[in-house]
Amino acid sequence: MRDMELIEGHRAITPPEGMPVWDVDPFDTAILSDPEPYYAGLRARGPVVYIPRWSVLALGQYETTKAVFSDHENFVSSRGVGLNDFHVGDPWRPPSIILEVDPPDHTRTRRVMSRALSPKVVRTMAGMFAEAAEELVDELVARGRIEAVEDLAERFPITVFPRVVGMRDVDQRILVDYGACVFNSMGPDNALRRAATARNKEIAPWIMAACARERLTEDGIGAMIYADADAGEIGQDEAPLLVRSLLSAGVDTTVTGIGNALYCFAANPGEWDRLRAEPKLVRPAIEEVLRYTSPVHTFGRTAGRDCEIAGYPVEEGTKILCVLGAANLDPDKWGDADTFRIDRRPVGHMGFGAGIHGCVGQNIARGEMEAVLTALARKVARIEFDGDAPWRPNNAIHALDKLPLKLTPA
Ligand code: HEM
Ligand SMILES: O=C(O)c1ccc(-n2ccnc2)cc1
Repeated sequence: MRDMELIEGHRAITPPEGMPVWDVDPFDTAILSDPEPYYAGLRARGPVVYIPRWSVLALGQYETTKAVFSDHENFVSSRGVGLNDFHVGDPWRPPSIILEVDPPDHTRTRRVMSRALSPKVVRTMAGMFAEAAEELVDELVARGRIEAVEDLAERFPITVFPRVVGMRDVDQRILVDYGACVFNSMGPDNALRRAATARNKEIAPWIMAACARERLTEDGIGAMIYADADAGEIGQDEAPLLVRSLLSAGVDTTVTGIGNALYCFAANPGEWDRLRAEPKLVRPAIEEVLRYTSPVHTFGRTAGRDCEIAGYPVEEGTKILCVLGAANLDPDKWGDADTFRIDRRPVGHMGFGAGIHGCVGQNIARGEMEAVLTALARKVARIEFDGDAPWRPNNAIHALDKLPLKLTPA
């Protein structure tokens, strides 16, 4: 066995001959708060770049990122989607039985989750989403000046998602904070991850308890997962872990999607006017928000065997950062990539990933964002910044920390 120099819970590698090397820290808070120069630098250096700071490969060009994200045979999820290699070090929590597994295990849990989150099931939520959005937007328009992260982006998902899951009693703050743990834990052991993991020690027991069958109502998607366990689709012990995945994934992601949408429209008032004039553009507008801001900005893979990327040999155990944020702004793919245009229809964007692990919650995410944007487009003539809107550094999520807005009623 080669001598195992470890870095961040995975084996350090020697970069392949001729591969560009860039001494940058992708998880530096300044970069996480303003990632676009890093994205451009990554794309400019080539399809694959070696980053010595964490001894990882990083992909920023669209074609290579999509290719690796779609190739689950060479680039596996079961060794972790962060920097830790589960073959080398212990995961921080029992691994996800959907996100952090490969076929055949993945196939069963994915089938159960897909059924619970199917377009048919999500369509039954549309009325509740619309009603909740209408009520919240009316309240906020009346107020006129809001802090849109707390007042809207966080409030809407923590109002509707626990109902979707069928959670009886919910500590809403914990749901948002748990998501921050999950996503910060996908990065290196930096201050962000340490702060998140410290919180996690108190949060995890509450989250696991909240996933128990008796804590769920009969009419939510949590109960659907337990029903599939009764039917033998998954083990009875797997059902609470799948519900945990819902709680890990279902809040911070949509909080970020909604917040980023409001940011995009405040920064591009002409696009807001366009959406108000043509409400049917709401669905393409959502895809453009996801392309333009990449709420989930980086996800990892591990080379499951000796293979290659863009002609370079890649040794088994190599960690690879798939930088979705960079791929979604690649001018070779999108042309005027830095322009936010709601009629672009960015088919193939990497906002929801690609391949067998592509986002299984995308229908719910779209449904929530559509409800909020539709209610706002009817009731708000103008969305304007009303102070600084700083981004909140997070190892995997690109979200705003604050978003003070002035809403002018229609
Ligand atoms: C704007 C909102 C969202 C974004 C941008 C997003 C993005 C993503 C991405 C990029 C992946 C691929 C991860 C990988 O390949 O390793 C993914 C997977 C996943 N998403 Fe989302 N997501 C969002 C919302 C949601 C919601 C609301 C749920 C649940 C209700 C959810 C559940 C999942 C699950 C369970 C997976 C793992 C699927 C698998 O491994 O087969 N996501 N998502
Ligand atoms: O199983 C988990 O813990 C888990 C599953 C999925 C996500 N996710 C990421 C983006 N959309 C969802 C996060 C955590």
